[in-house]
Amino acid sequence: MATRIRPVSQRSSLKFYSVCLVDNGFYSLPQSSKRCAVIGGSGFLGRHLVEKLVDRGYSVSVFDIRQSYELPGVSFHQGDLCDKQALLSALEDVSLVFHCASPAPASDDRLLFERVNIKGTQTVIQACIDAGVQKLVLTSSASVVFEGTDVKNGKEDLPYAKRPIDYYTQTKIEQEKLVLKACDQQKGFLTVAIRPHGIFGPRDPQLVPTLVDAARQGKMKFIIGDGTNLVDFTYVENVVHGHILAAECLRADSPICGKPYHITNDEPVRFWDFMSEILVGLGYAAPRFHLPYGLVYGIALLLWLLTWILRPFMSFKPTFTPMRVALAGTYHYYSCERAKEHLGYKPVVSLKEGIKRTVESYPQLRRGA
Ligand SMILES: NC(=O)C1=CN([C@@H]2O[C@H](COP(=O)(O)OP(=O)(O)OC[C@H]3O[C@@H](n4cnc5c(N)ncnc54)[C@H](O)[C@@H]3O)[C@@H](O)[C@H]2O)C=CC1
Ligand SMILES: CC(C)CCC[C@@H](C)[C@H]1CC[C@H]2C3=C(CC[C@]12C)[C@@]1(C)CCC(=O)C[C@@H]1CC3
Repeated sequence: MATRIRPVSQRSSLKFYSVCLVDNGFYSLPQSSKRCAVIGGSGFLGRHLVEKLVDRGYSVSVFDIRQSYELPGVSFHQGDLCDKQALLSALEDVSLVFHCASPAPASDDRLLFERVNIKGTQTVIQACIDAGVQKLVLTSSASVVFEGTDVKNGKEDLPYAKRPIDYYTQTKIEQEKLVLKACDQQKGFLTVAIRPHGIFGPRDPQLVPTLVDAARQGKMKFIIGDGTNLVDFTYVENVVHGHILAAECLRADSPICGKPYHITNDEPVRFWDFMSEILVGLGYAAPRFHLPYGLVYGIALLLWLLTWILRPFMSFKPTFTPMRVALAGTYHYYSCERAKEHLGYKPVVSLKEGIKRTVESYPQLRRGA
């Protein structure tokens, strides 16, 4: 392990310096600050984060509405993050909190998103302050600036979406605003938001399972649009790396306080090339025939309206929602230059390697399995 004084930002007029103990590309903290909590730690990203934190010598409290695994060095606290008393017992002696809980985007349940992502996040902030937590790292989303039209190399200074594409995105915007506004260097409560995009990797319950389900139903024959749109897909370990760097760089004198950071693989890829690689890797055919974007989006919108009207009578979940069609047919890739400059971030797993590990991790989803 080496001690290094590194400029956090050399390009800004003021130079910010932080003293970091650098070990394998990570920053190390004194043992006393190595107690943390992960809210949403039973989820896909949360569990990968917990595993890396344990590897890095942290003792971790997981707070989640469900417990999905057991791990030495990890204590589990089952509860709803809207319940402050339940949170307080998990935050005892904790100085650092990661908040990566959210209802799944596919649930499309406005009231649930508002309750958990907005009111629940207010409760998390208040519980952190009451428990004397010093640092809060939020998992936000790069989608907070996405309105369904092309975003190319989007930077963090893009305005929040005025017309977010769904309730999930709408409440992620409010959530991020709340957490960043709560940052108070004078009072010693420091916050930062990580905005990942298109997280994939082993145990993801969303991307690969949805894709394979669609392929098994014969719905993955078509490419929406001309198929040239570039997007970000980010391997889960890179997202974890970004979170830990942010937590360990977050100090009262650092420029990262109260700011959002894009964390990506820094390798934008054609949406349909990425989908095809996963499908072919699992033994399915790649989509080949093109359909006009406007037509598919229109049909998806009509279907969504229909399911909304019929909701009291029947439940039907279309594969091609307006949100998925927008994501499949537009450019949405983001710059992670600010994270490189301020956090010393660089992806630790390439897209190619990430796809390989992901495909290998789903033997049960292979064609014919
Ligand atoms: N998966 C993706 O591509 C992206 C995810 N994100 C964000 O990353 C975070 C983690 O997402 P994933 O791991 O993919 O989702 P996930 O659904 O696997 O994990 C979310 C966890 O939050 C927990 N949770 C939900 N409501 C709760 C409540 N009321 N109280 C306590 N725990 C609750 C769930 O039980 C689950 O374990 C979320 O904040 C999401 O918005 C951001 C960008 C992309
Ligand atoms: C049926 C196919 C057209 C699409 C199948 C794959 C999709 C399920 C995924 C492709 C892009 C993904 C994505 C997200 C969820 C899964 C996809 C729609 C997010 C919405 C997850 C939450 C976020 O914050 C943004 C993500 C953007 C990309």
